[in-house]
Amino acid sequence: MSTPSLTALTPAHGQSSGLRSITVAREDLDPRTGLLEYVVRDDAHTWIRRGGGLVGYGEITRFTVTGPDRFTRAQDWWRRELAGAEVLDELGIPGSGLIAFGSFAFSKTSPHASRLIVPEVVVGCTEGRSWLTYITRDPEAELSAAAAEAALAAWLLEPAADRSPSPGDRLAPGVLTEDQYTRAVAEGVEHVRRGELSKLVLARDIVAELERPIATAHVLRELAVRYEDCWTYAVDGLIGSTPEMLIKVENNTAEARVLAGTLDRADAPADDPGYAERVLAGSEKQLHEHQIAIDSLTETLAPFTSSMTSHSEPFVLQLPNVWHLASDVTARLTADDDGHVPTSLALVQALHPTAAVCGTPTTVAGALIRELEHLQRGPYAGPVGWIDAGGNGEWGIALRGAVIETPTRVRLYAGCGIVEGSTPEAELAETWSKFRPMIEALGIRR
Ligand SMILES: C=C(O[C@H]1C=CC=C(C(=O)O)[C@@H]1O)C(=O)O
Repeated sequence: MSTPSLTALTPAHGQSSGLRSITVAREDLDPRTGLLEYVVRDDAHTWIRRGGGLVGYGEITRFTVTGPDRFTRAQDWWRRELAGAEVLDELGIPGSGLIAFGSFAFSKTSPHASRLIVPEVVVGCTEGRSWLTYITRDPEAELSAAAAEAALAAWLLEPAADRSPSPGDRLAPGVLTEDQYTRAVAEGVEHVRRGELSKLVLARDIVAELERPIATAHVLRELAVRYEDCWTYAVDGLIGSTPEMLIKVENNTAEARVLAGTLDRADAPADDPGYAERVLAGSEKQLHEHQIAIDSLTETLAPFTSSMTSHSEPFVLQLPNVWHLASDVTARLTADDDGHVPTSLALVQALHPTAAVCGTPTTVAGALIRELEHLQRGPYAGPVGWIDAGGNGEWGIALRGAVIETPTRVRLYAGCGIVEGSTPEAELAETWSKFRPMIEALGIRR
């Protein structure tokens, strides 16, 4: 079977400061909670969907980078770290062994540092298999199941407290007021009408001001339980629950979930079961917006693949806050002459930014975002996820999330795809529906 091209770990036992790791199989997790029972520290790195995924603690090393080549530079760093690594991995499945969690800035011009972080301990779970990984740079450290369990136990000694919302917690405007945002959307629509581009995604922010420090683990558990079809993420202060999978690589298969087209469930009549199908899947405007997103993904992915499948029509994805038009794409990756397929980060480099978060054509949309949004997106709408030593990984798009700027100040982001038929008031309302997962998880009343 072809594997991504980072594999090649030559054990270097006894050599100095290279990464060393051991992964051991563990008993199955409680199916009722899955990995959630490990989301108990506010500083845990988290990637969870339906109880499975990865939870990491601590930090052995990190790489930070800015600029247009941030993905390739991060991958080069990861490759260098792996070249001298000693890896004992009795599972050998995607996500076991050495891994790095990552979050990347949306924009190639962003001053925000993209980062890969190698944790000390990882608890993983996928398709009924659970494992524990312990990572160290200490050449003398014992690599054993007992050492791994002891390292995990040390991280779990002091679980974070839950948090009940304080009455004084409040939402404050972000960089743009609501009026300024609707004016920006109106300008965006004008550009689309003039034929300069077919789709533009404009975002805005709001700020949660909390009376007491955010209880991140509690917020993440709330998100993961409510949004079980989404990927709940936490990487270095970036938190959220995204419904959109930019790219997942498992050996020689790549998968993506493309979303575009949104309907607020709060507006739905209670006694109309066909509402979403009719209003979302039956809307020319929404189908057009979705088609632009799916075309941009499949065209960019095609050169890396030997075959690709997706449904001919999008399906309606029901989340607690909204319905989306969604398409799942599965592709078989083409191997190079050495039998290696592209790594998950190489595909991220090619695919980001998609039409779902930037627009089409990308360069025109990117320039208009800079002109109209007045927002530093930072990691919002950038790739977030993890990569393993084989190059497998899962990279979602950091949506429906927030950046913890200080323990009591959390910035929430949401954006909307603007096409010719868009109206500024409807797009403003849509941003509120997309803020809702975070607002509710924080326990703030609007
Ligand atoms: C840009 C966001 O959502 C994107 C993903 C799904 C649907 C979208 C839409 O219908 O506009 C957006 O393109 C966001 O949540 O901030």
